[in-house]
Amino acid sequence: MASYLRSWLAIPTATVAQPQSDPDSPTTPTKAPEFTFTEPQIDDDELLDEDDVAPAFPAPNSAQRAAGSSAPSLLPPSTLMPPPPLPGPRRPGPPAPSSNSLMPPPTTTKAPKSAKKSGKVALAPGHSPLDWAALKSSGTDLRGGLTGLLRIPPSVLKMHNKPDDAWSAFQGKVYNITPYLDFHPGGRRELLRVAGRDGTNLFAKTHAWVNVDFMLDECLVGFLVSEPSS
Ligand code: HEM
Repeated sequence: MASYLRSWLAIPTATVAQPQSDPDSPTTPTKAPEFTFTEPQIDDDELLDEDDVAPAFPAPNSAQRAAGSSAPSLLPPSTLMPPPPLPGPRRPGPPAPSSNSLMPPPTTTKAPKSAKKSGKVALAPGHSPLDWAALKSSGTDLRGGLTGLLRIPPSVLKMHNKPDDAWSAFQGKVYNITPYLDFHPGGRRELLRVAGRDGTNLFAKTHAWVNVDFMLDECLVGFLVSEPSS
C-alpha cells in the first residue's frame, strides 16, 4: 500500500519536446513545450502491503494454536491457563481503638483550643432573622411614630438611651433600635451598650460584615449632625 501511494505522489515524468531549431527560418514561431503524463506502472502484488495483512487467528501464542486447531474448540482443561488465584484472607489492619471501635479517632474528639466562644444568644421564639424580615416588610411602624427624617445632634441622640426608647447612630445614620432589641443575635444587652450614642466603632469591631443599612432600613429616624453653635 505504501509503495502504491508513493508512486501516486511522485512527480510524473515529463518529456519536453524540443523545438525544431531552423537557423534558416528565424520567423518560425517557437512551440510551447509539451508535457506527456506517464501513468505509473502498478504491480498487482504491490497493492497488498504488510499493513493490509489480517492478524493471525488464533494468535501465535494462543491455547487454540497450541492445541493445533485453527478454530476455537472446547479443549481439555489440562491445556487451558489456570484460573487466577482466589483472594486470600485479609491482612490485619491497624489495631482497633481500645475503648470503643465506633468512636472517631482520638485526634478529632478534642475541640480546637483556639476556638472563640460565640457571643450569639438564643433568640425567643418568633424572633429569628426571618421573623425580623417579615416584621420589616409588614408595614408596622418601626420608627416610633416619626413620619419624616430628622437632623439629630449628639445631645438629642443622648436622650434616647432607654430600652423602650433607644436610638443609635451607625455611619452617620440614626436608627430606632428598640424594635430590633429582641431580634439581635448578639442579645439585647450588647445592643443596648450603644443606646443613645454613636455605635459605629463597636459595630465594626463586632461584625463589620453585617449590613446595618439593610437590617434597620425601616428603623431610620434621621441623620447625625454636629451640635448647633449657640
Ligand atoms: C443595630 C445594629 C446591629 C445589627 C443590625 C446587628 C446585627 C447582628 C447580626 C445579624 C448578628 C449575627 C451575625 C452572624 O451571624 O454572623 C449579630 C451578632 C452579634 N452582635 Fe450585633 N448587630 C448590631 C449591633 C451590635 C452592637 C452595637 C454590638 C456590640 C455592642 C453587637 C454585638 C453582637 C455580638 C456580640 C454578636 C454575636 C457575634 C458572634 O459571636 O457570632 N451588635 N449582630
